[in-house]
Amino acid sequence: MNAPKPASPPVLKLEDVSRHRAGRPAVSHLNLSLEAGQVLGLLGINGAGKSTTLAMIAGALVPDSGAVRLQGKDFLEYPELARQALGWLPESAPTWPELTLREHLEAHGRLRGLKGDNLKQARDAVVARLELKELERRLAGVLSQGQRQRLGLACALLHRPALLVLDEPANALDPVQVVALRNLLRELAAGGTAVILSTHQLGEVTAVCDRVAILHEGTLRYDAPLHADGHAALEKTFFDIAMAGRTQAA
Ligand SMILES: Nc1ncnc2c1ncn2[C@@H]1O[C@H](COP(=O)(O)OP(=O)(O)OP(=O)(O)O)[C@@H](O)[C@H]1O
Repeated sequence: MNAPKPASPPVLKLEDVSRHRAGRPAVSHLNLSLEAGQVLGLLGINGAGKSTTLAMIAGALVPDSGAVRLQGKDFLEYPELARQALGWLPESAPTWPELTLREHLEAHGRLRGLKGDNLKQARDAVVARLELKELERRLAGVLSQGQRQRLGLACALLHRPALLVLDEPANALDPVQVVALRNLLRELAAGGTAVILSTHQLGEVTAVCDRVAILHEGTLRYDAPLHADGHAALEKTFFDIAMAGRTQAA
């Protein structure tokens, strides 16, 4: 008799993760997991701990305690896995002004272990999918803010990561690009990519996410599938959490 196949671990698992910043708790005892093909919207008011959480997921900040597991492995112990499995677009996409868009993609590809024809194919595929051909030979220093954001997204996607971590990805994008981003994220999710997306736009969450998590004062206050009644229900939940404990102005 064949033994049952063990279930594969979630793409991402945060286990009791905490982190202080400037001596104060920024994220406390956070537990969260994400399966392949899920798109999770991470919400919270300013200072709630969203960027700190994403930076820990991306390995840019080390938790004070707890573990971040990628595909079941603590990636502090497996940095190579993190390089392969994770794509990260931070709040402002880091770029080198004196390199072209194409050079950025090549540098990112090499950092992720791509080379030769594999690198060229990955570069050309992401340029085509994100419609960046016209910008390919431009210096990053002369790109508009929205164009730089698309460059950052292309760098995060280049190596086809299992987990895509996006911090306010629609920032500076025009309405056409916002819709293109939504379509792209749904397409990636349908292909099995897990996406975690921090945003202040509730409409972005209802448009692309299938689950929503709300952080408040560094703790997870809500984690559930998106309601069928969408925007209004989400707005109420968000405001109930954001306003709890606040005294009304006289
Ligand atoms: N570089 C830093 N140094 C010190 N404290 C920081 C730093 N970055 C963030 N913090 C603090 O950590 C806490 C969480 O901040 P974080 O940036 O994670 O929140 P956020 O939810 O992403 O906020 P926003 O929506 O404004 O981007 C806040 O109290 C913030 O002041």
